[in-house]
Amino acid sequence: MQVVRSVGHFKAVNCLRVPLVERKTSISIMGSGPLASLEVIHCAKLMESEISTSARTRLATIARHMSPSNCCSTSHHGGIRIEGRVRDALMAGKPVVALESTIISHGMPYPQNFQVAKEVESIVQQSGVTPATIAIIDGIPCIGLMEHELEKLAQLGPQCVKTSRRNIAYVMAKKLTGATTVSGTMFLASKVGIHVFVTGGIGGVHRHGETTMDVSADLTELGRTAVTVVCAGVKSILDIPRTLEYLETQGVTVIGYGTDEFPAFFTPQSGCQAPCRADTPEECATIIGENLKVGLQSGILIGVPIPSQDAAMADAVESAIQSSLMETKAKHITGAEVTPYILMRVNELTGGASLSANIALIRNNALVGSQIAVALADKLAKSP
Ligand SMILES: O=c1[nH]cc([C@@H]2O[C@H](COP(=O)(O)O)[C@@H](O)[C@H]2O)c(=O)[nH]1
Repeated sequence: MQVVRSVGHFKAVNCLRVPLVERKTSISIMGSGPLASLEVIHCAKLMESEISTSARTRLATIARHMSPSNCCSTSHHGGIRIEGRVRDALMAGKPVVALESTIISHGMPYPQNFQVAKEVESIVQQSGVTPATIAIIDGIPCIGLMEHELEKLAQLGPQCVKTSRRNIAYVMAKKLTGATTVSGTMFLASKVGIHVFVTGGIGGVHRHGETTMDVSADLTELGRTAVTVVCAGVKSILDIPRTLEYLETQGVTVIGYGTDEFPAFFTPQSGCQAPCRADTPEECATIIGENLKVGLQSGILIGVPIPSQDAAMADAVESAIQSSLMETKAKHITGAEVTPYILMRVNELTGGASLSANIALIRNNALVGSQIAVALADKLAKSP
């Protein structure tokens, strides 16, 4: 088993004693904090009785991603880069929330996207949680971004490659800059042991999906990756009943947060029942904890309704959605282009009201997701 121990000021996780150092490899970590330099230390054996199960899992996950074959400090050898403060938090079992980057590049215009990205990180931070915005920068998957990288994504906008699971390897190989979707972000978050991920909305089954087979990779990712996605549900541009059916097929636990109804992004109501309900962060954390404990290896979707004061423009937004849906048909816009096009048009048609609602619900999700991450970290720390 491998253990990560720092040089410098880093506190040993759970005060583990590391008995035997076989070989070391120096790697660099972005930033200049106490973790700016670490050693990956390969140990013969840990004192098993001193380590809780959750600490052991954490160490194994992080160590795996810091091993010489999987991690590097430059952009030339592949591997995942974890920002120092994110790594500190993960190592110490403190709460971390993953944030996606397609929402920045394709979901909102510049400069609001940059402002919102920073604001969401700061909401998470103020809740005592470490934010980890995920993207692929010049071919390197990054868990946690520097401010100038957030700005780069925001400025590039749709020029970034919209990166879901299917093109992660391609974007890495071509050393491109990719904004990760829900599926891409979930995959990378799971690789480093982040359990909670906050976003605005997820993709789903598109209308007429039964003939076009246009089903977002977000849904299959939820079926195969044990990360909890906190969102405001699914937009009505999609086929919500079929999206929920598909999530059931994929074995995804779908929860309405404080509601019996699955939310529809701009509106709290979709007319569809949420299969499960949880009313507090602690309840959500218990479900996530059981999901991890029993090893289901599938995700959880928590639908948080948009706050009622921000749903005021719901009717105007709904009718704008309908018109832009007709436009996509007339202009033969299909596949991955559909969602960004509709988001842009709905914003234009509502004179910016949809963007305000979008921003408001993301803020709210960041708050709820952070509370869930705190409750989960607490639970995992106490688990035997
Ligand atoms: O309300 C939204 N839904 C979806 C997206 C983005 O679009 C992706 C889904 O795209 P597609 O339908 O092409 O799978 C999501 O993962 C997310 O990144 C978004 O920004 N806002």
